Amino acid sequence: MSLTSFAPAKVNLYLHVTGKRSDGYHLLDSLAVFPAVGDKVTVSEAASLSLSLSGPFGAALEGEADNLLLQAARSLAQDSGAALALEKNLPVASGIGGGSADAAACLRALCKLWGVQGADLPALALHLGADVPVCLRSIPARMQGIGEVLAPAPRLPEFGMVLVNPGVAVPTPSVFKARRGGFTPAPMLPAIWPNAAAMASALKRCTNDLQAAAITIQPVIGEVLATLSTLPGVLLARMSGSGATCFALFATPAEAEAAAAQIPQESWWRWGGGLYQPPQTGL
Ligand SMILES: C[C@@](CO)(OP(=O)(O)O)[C@H](O)COP(=O)(O)OP(=O)(O)OC[C@H]1O[C@@H](n2ccc(N)nc2=O)[C@H](O)[C@@H]1O
Ligand SMILES: Nc1ncnc2c1ncn2[C@@H]1O[C@H](COP(=O)(O)OP(=O)(O)O)[C@@H](O)[C@H]1O
Repeated sequence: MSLTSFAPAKVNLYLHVTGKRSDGYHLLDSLAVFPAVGDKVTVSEAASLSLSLSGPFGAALEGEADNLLLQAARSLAQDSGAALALEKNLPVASGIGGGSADAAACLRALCKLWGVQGADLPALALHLGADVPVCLRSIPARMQGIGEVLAPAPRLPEFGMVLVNPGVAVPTPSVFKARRGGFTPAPMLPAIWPNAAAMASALKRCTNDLQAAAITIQPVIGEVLATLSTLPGVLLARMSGSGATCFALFATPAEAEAAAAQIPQESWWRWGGGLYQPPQTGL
């Protein structure tokens, strides 16, 4: 038997650093959404654990000593076998949680393949990375703590999103280290945003507190943001997570798709569309 689970990218519509824990981890407040672009994780019955890589960014993970997929499989069942296959469509170390999404998709698929019941998936997920718990369900959510405190997002209107990555990897720890300034309080969010313009104007009052630090490490992020800001119909342009991927919001997925095609820089990875709708199957 083989099962495939989609691992959508995670985009932080805002990201406030609200404090710091005694172990050095930063406390965050963020609204995470999941666009309909991502990796694909396929798990098949096998006697031992193995991983194969494909897709445009598969080669970037060839040298990875312990891929998050293997870590996820071992955390679920130490000695069970499975052939894992990862189609890597998302740029690596890019602030859109590709590795976290892969780990979460792997947990979902292996639970079904192995018939695992009663596992504490949120705890296993958090152990794999601060972003993995929110990726388990891959639906819009507010993240607090370091990512383990999840609450429903406001009801979101229809909107579109463009993602652009300039092809530079930005390691998350370096960005947190380079960050200057104090802490930003968590914003008050409404229960519902009636339309994309209202959502964007509320999000403009929020920030990504890692953006300035990421730009000092990779100044090209500033160029990406400037390019996104000039696209016709753009409502908001901002960096996601610890970068370098940036996003722009539009009134509809079709507008975003058309805007993505207009990005002049051919060497940048780009995508435009709407949000991901998880399947009823739980995969
Ligand atoms: C910044 C965020 C926002 O969603 O996204 P990405 O940029 O990774 O997509 C996440 O919090 C990233 O979570 P995750 O990618 O799981 O981070 P980890 O690998 O667990 O952490 C890498 C390192 O970053 C620092 N770190 C990470 C998260 C956090 N809340 N505080 C931190 O100080 C720590 O030094 C940690 O050792
Ligand atoms: N399946 C995976 N996909 C991406 N990165 C992985 C994976 N497994 C391990 N990693 C490691 O995790 C690091 C962070 O990757 P990623 O999740 O893409 O970053 P981000 O959360 O910033 O988007 C990578 O630099 C890589 O070393």
